[in-house]
Amino acid sequence: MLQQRLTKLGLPNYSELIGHYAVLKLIGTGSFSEVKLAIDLENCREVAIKMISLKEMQDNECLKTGVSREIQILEYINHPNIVSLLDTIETPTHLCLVLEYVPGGELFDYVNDYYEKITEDEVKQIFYELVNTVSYLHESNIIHRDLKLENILLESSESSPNKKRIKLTDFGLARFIDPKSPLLTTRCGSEEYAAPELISASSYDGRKTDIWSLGIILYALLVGYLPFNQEAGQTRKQFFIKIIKADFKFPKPNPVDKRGTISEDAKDLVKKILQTMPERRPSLEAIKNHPWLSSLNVM
Ligand SMILES: Nc1ncnc2c1ncn2[C@@H]1O[C@H](COP(=O)(O)OP(=O)(O)OP(=O)(O)O)[C@@H](O)[C@H]1O
Repeated sequence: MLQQRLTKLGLPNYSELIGHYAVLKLIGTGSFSEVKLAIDLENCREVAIKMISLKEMQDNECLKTGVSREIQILEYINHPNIVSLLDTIETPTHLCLVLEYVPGGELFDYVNDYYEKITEDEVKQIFYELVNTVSYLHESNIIHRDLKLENILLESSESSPNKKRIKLTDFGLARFIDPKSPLLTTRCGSEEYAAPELISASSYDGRKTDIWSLGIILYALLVGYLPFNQEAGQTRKQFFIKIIKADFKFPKPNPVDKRGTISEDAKDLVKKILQTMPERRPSLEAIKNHPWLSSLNVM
């Protein structure tokens, strides 16, 4: 009966069945998970199933806490620019998060592959959606703590449409905060996106560190690479000092650069966000009202 249904759907080659989801192939592997493309047999919709080993969760308390927070947060939120959690299933070996499938890949790969073709208007569109999404999270008293190009998926896979919708994912480090006492002490996230206070202070406000990460993302979208990266020959300490001092530069305009020069307004916004002192960083509202971003024609 099931086999007949699958054949009718043109899916005879599924590799396994998880509940009513027929798994087609592996999409990618994370530190603690495998993500597989599957078809929901109830409505023929594609889904992404993030599978986390139960054994691994048993041995790793942090992972267990992270996964349960991720589920709790994804069940609580509902936003068009955030990947939806559709279902959770436990198999004898894995906890499976059934997620909305986002086919366009990671913003990280998009920037690497198409940097020269991405216009500043497109950067503005992507960044505007991202700032709105993070505003929604912060208003819901949630901080993401792992905002980076790899965790922003794109809905469409064509190489140059100007209306690319983002989907924020990977809430494994996200958490609810109490806005009356927002300071946290657990350091997490990728070093390249880490705010100075995550390196040098004993506590931090996750809303301000999320805003710093937005500044890193904006720089990378404009320039094509990250402002802080541990370069060959640079020690970890030197790398951290650069972050602590917010010591970054924009590349000099190059006439052969196909992408063209970066506008002064865009540079100004990056400089305003990437400030060493967290309290000097603009609020999300102020970022939206900055001349560079507020000049966007919202589509
Ligand atoms: N909903 C989704 N739709 C399409 N692809 C997805 C989806 N969720 C994750 N992926 C892809 O699956 C791969 C693994 O994702 P996952 O979130 O498990 O790990 P990661 O973010 O790459 O690594 P880490 O767990 O170390 O942060 C990535 O390439 C990611 O782009």
